[in-house]
Amino acid sequence: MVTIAIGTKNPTKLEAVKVAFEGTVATFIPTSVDSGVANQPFSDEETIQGAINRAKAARIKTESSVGVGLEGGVFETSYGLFLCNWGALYDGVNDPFIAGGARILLPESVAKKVREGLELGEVMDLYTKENNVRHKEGAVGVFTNGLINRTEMFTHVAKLLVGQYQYKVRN
Ligand SMILES: O=P(O)(O)OP(=O)(O)OP(=O)(O)OC[C@H]1O[C@@H](n2cnc3c(O)ncnc32)[C@H](O)[C@@H]1O
Ligand SMILES: [Mg+2]
Repeated sequence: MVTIAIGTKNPTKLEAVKVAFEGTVATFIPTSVDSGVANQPFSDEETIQGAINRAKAARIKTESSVGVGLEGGVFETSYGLFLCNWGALYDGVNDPFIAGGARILLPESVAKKVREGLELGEVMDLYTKENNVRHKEGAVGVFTNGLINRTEMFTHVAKLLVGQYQYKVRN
């Protein structure tokens, strides 16, 4: 039986990975792991590292065939602070497969609080006066008027990972 470990308990990430592996007979094992980077990564590089660390840690911890890690972060530009999203898939044989997702500019009022040290997820709860936006539509969902929610965004990343993995295995 193929087992696929997912290094999170965040429902948006779990759903994304399950959709991406559609057609594969597998057992999915959600597991909380340390990302090995800051709770709020501040660059693409750091966010990628977090995704890879999660994929590797989840795979080892659950003795699974494959580990998947998805990580949200932000990065600074001359236009302002962007959110970014990265994913990694590790099969213990090949180098980790890596894929990036949506990136949008954050409103300056939100960016300011993140720069001051709050996690984007915390700022989003303050901003929307809701609880746990990170487990629902996410910042990306709020600021795209619901057109692209966090699950859909991570589904795209997960499909990019699974597709690269399948291509490698078949070629
Ligand atoms: O339980 P885990 O898997 O850690 O899920 P998380 O929601 O904390 O997500 P990440 O650690 O991958 O994301 C790092 C931070 O960025 C926030 N973040 C990134 N993208 C977001 C989005 O679209 N909506 C809400 N928060 C987001 C997130 O809440 C964290 O504060
Ligand atoms: Mg987190």
